[in-house]
Amino acid sequence: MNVESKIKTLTEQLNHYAHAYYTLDNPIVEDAEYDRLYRELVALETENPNLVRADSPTHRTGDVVLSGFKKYTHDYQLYSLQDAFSKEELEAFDTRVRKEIPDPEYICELKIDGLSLSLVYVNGVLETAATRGDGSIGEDITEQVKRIKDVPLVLSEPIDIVVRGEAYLPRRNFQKLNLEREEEGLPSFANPRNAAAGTLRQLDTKVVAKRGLATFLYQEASPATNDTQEEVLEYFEKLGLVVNDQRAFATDITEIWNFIEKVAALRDALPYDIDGVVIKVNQLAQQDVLGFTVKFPKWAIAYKFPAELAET
Ligand SMILES: NC(=O)c1cnc(N)c2cc(Br)sc12
Repeated sequence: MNVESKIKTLTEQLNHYAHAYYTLDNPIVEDAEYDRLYRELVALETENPNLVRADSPTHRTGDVVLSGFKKYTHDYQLYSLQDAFSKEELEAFDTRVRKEIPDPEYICELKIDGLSLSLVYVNGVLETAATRGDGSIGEDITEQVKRIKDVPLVLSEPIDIVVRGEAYLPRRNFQKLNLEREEEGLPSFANPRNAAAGTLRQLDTKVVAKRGLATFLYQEASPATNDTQEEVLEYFEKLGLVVNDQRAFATDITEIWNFIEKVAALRDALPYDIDGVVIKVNQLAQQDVLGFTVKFPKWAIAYKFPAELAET
């Protein structure tokens, strides 16, 4: 096997193992075996820098210390969601929707308490990752996001797509981080969201790699290639993006409220923080019919849980 084929095989093998470990949470090799193959790849890439592939896992390490954050103008506006704090507000939302969509089907998803991020893939390769900013202009955090191990550097298909999601710090990594900071005499982070935000603002990317951020992707920002939000989420998983597995369908407020109560009961047992449930009209064509107000999409609403007691 020539060097180029060897590098291709090693890269694919390591990415397959990393996808199983970080995205599917289902390790299929021992760490020692992964490390042995990784060292073999680093050696071959060092001898043949011109053969390093865009999807090489070695892009996720290496100590890049940036001097600051470049601004990034989003091609697609990142909107916010209107909030609801009661069942009555959800009923008002449903009434407004029914004025234009007589019998809507809703999809309900968890509202992840992290940091919004936009991922721009060109020909299937991660080109830019950026924060939401004011919705139009964010900050380029590409090098930082490359250190989030469940973010694919290359999708399973060579497509151009802009996806939106949330970067978050799993609770176990949050507790581990605060223990380390306590031992170093540093102030602890108040909650996983602040820790995630602080981590993505690190200019030393080695720090990002160490902290163990993760993602959930939930929105196709570029023109839709699917008919429903459910199909978007299934498509994202096929591409190699991480999608949250908790979701439900509803045709009325009673079913929506049942899901909200189910999520409220399992919230504390989740390995990540959530601050509510997002309810969306599932048919993308119906989302287009409803459109946007000046600030929010008219086809979605975020039910917010009462604030949890401060993280202990
Ligand atoms: N599932 C979703 O759509 C979702 C989850 N978590 C979030 N923090 C947000 C924010 C917007 Br805006 S949508 C959304």
